[in-house]
This record gives sequence, C-alpha cells and structure tokens, in this order.
Amino acid sequence: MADESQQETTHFGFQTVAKSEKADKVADVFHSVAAKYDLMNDLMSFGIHRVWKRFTIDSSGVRRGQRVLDLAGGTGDLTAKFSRLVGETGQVVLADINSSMLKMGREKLRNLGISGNVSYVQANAEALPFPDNYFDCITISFGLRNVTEKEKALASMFRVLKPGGRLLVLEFSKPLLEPLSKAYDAYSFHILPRIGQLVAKDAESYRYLAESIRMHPDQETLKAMMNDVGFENTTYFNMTGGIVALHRGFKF
Ligand SMILES: C[S@@+](CC[C@H](N)C(=O)[O-])C[C@H]1O[C@@H](n2cnc3c(N)ncnc32)[C@H](O)[C@@H]1O
Repeated sequence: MADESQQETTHFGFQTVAKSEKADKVADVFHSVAAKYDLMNDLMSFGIHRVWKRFTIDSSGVRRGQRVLDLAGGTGDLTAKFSRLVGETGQVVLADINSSMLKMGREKLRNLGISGNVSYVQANAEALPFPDNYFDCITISFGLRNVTEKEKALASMFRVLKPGGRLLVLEFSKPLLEPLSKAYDAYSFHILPRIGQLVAKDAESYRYLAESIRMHPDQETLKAMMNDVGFENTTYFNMTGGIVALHRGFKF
C-alpha cells in the first residue's frame, strides 16, 4: 500500500514542497507583487524585457483576424500588442490563474484604450477551459516557470492550438557563458531582493524569482519537453546571452 505521508513533491524556488502546495505559494507571490509588477519589470531588466517581448511578437507570425491566447498573461504587455495585430476581426484571450494580476492587466489595457477584441479568463495553464483546435497562436511569457505540472500545461496548450498553430514560450533560461552566469548570479541573489524590498516591500518574492529561474529547465530540456507532448519544428532563440530564450513549436 502506498504511504500517504510520502506526498509527491516539486520545487518552489530552492525549497522542496508538496505539489499540492506550490500553486498557493505562487499565488501569494503574484498577489503580493501585482501592483508594482510593471515598474519592477522595467527596473530589474533595465527595460530589456520590452525588447524580449517585441521579438516574441515579431516571431509569432500573428495576422489580422487570428485568435491568440496570451497565457499567464499577467498585466497584458503581449495582449496589448496582439490586440492591435489581430484587429477588429480577431480575438485575444488574456488568461491567468491570479485574480490580482488579471485585475492589473484589465485596468492597464482599459487605460490604453484597448477593448473590443480582448477577453479575460481566470484559468490554470494545466487545464485550459477552451475547445480543442481553437487558437492560431499561444504565448506564455515568464509564466511556465511558475506552473507546477509543466508537461501537463504544455499538453493542454497543444490540445487547444489549431493544426498549423504555434506556441511561443518566452522564459528565463541558461546563460551561455560562465562569466555572464557569475555576474548574473551576483545580481539576482544579492541585488534583486534588495530592489524588491525597496520598491515592492517584498524581498522574498524576488528571492523566489531568482531561485525559480535557476530551477527552470534549460534550453535543450524545454525543447525536448515540447517535442514530447507533440510539438514539431521546435526551435529556440537565445537572447541576452541565453539569460532569456524564446522557444517556438508548431502543431501540425
Ligand atoms: C512573471 S508573470 C508574467 C506576466 C506576463 N506574461 C509578462 O510577461 O509580463 C507570471 C504570471 O504567471 C501566472 N501564473 C502562474 N502560474 C500559473 C498557472 N498555473 N496558470 C496560469 N497562469 C499562471 C502568474 O499569476 C503571473 O501573472
């Protein structure tokens, strides 16, 4: 008989936690940082996250009239750009598990005058509440790292993509050069939590950010995970020396 005390575990940053606990811990992080999320992104990345996101949009091949899912879309940076690309005849769904992040996203996009072709859905990437073969393109930007069952989430994305559709995963990855890796470690573990404390009054969440990046699969591992659930022609593009990578795979 299975020993019920031996629960399945996973990583929450460098901590080992029961799988059933991770989503709540991630939720606490994003409820805490939601109000300062955009400001912190600009500060922490020196604005470079805008370039990574621009490259993602340019690699998406999204055209007028298409249906796009911005999964773990948070405060909606990608949704805003896709909304303009797909036009009035297209549709963008911003889906996120976290009500605070969704609220910030909805308010920001409304203030930018973006409405009409955007809808907001609270959903877990592991069990997407959409029909099979529904979206032309799915993006998940800096979101997959936080998901407990990444394979389950990738399979769920595969299911809701149309044949011919593509998934783009923008995520922190493994720096290519050792000196860059050392400088990056020093920055992430010593400076980031201090900026988090000063600006968002929350060092812990930014410590989690640094730790979760180190625990995330590297470029080749993530590519293999995408292929395992059925994606084809999977490639990745390193940016900023591999600090970030954009993976793209197709459903045929
Ligand atoms: C770092 S933010 C990224 C937001 C936005 N995509 C961006 O690039 O700025 C990560 C987002 O993933 C969401 N998230 C975490 N786990 C999730 C899950 N299982 N399903 C859907 N969204 C999730 C969080 O709520 C948060 O809004």
